[in-house]
Amino acid sequence: MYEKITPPTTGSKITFANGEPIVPDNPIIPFIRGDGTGIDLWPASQKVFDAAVQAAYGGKRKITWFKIYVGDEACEQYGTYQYLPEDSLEAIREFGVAIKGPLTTPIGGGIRSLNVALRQIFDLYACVRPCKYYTGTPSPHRYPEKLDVIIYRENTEDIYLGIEWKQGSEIADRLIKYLNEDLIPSTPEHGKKQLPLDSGIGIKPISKKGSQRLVRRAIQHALRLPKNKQTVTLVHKGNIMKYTEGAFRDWGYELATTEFRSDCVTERESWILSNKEKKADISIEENARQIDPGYDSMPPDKQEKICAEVKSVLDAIWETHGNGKWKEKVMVNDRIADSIFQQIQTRPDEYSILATMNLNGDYISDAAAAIAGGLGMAPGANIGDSAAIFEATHGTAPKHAGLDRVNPGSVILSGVMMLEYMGWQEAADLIKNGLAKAIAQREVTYDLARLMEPPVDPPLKCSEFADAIIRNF
Ligand SMILES: NC(=O)C1=CN([C@@H]2O[C@H](COP(=O)(O)OP(=O)(O)OC[C@H]3O[C@@H](n4cnc5c(N)ncnc54)[C@H](OP(=O)(O)O)[C@@H]3O)[C@@H](O)[C@H]2O)C=CC1
Ligand SMILES: O=C(O)CCC(=O)C(=O)O
Ligand SMILES: [Mg+2]
Repeated sequence: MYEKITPPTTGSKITFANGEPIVPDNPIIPFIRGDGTGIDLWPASQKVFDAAVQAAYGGKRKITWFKIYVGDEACEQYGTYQYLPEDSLEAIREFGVAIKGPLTTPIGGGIRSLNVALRQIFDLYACVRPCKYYTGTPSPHRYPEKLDVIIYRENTEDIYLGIEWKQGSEIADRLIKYLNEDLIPSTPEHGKKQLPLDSGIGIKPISKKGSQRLVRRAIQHALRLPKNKQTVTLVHKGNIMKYTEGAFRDWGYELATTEFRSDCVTERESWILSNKEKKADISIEENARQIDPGYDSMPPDKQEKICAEVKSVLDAIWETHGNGKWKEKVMVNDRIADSIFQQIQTRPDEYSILATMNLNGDYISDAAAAIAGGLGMAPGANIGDSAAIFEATHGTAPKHAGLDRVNPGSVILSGVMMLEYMGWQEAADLIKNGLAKAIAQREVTYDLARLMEPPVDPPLKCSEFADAIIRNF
């Protein structure tokens, strides 16, 4: 029962089975216009989606849009502080797939992120952010075309969950006292560490279930990619945060080598197998020495552990993965988070899917977007097992709001992801084609125009770029 909105009377619901959408030819799709530049981005984007669906299916398929309210618009409709009305949640619950513009989150005190709240409420645990270069897009990078990565960001956990206490609050003080006087002293590995008494405290939960369901989707995606892109890199800072980020890595490998055993090889396994391929009678110890260069200076118990690892890998998968068969499998490796920021710049073509936790994924998706043409070209999807919400990587860019100026490419490409998710590939392809051709003809908005050589002046408006895409279908 809705209070202030009424669902369209024509159109049908998208339903879900086994985590995948079942899409009728006339789905009803709720949309949130968004704050700030949402006012410019949404109308331009909707025009492109409708034109593409019409051009691809000639009326056989059609999206019926259902306007719902979140953020500033919701407060106008529902009253002060009614940022996330129950009506809007009910619409997403009922219709399953939605698309949104950006929503403002004040820094420090005040409301918590509506974007994060939507991901948590609908358990949209996989934030998928592809960063791919369109020819002609200006980039600060010399070889941006080498970057073609898809970030799989865990979307419901981590410090991003927002469970934290303000410095000086009663709970923060109690928690610090409990940690300093009880928990830390009874954990020998923490030695004499103590938390400063004037700290704010945030909690960083990383669960096995949360990590593995994210990595599962990442591996399933890798299996749909061309062979040369079948790599999943677990990105973590596990050297420092062993029981959270380190555990994410371990649980990722565990999933790859159990549930996806026949489809995956880990990087370390590939070294062990290829050592034996190069020298059929290589001893276990020699193989161990080659995979761990520090082997000879290790204590005996560590050496034994590595030898046991080599033996167990050969016993378990030599038959199925040896003699080069591992080269046909999804390669699962891991990289430390800070190093991946430089790796995507120095060796971008070595990476394909980057699976990581919430905060790392937030940072890395903006950084990768910069290489591929900036935030104006960076789409995203938040996927769960019974709902999905599509949204750009960027925020509300308030200084540009209402000027019909920003690049709608990000929201339009988020819609392309939505159409692909729905199985409407023909409409998605028309849009990608139109966008690529418009950019190649230097028909671009300010963000790309200012970086082009020579600069494009005047740039297209947001609405004009949408028209250029449609013209170029
Ligand atoms: N999912 C969401 O809804 C998100 C919401 N936010 C929220 O958005 C608000 C503003 O955040 P802010 O830090 O300014 O980050 P934004 O991502 O909103 O904007 C930062 C800069 O990115 C560029 N940019 C963003 N969108 C576009 C576009 N469509 N076309 C071209 N360039 C673009 C602009 O750069 P320039 O001016 O240099 O051209 C802009 O100033 C905050 O409240 C934040 O919490 C942030 C991220 C995601
Ligand atoms: O919700 C917000 O305000 C910021 C979220 C964000 O930056 C992101 O999800 O990439
Ligand atoms: Mg972000």
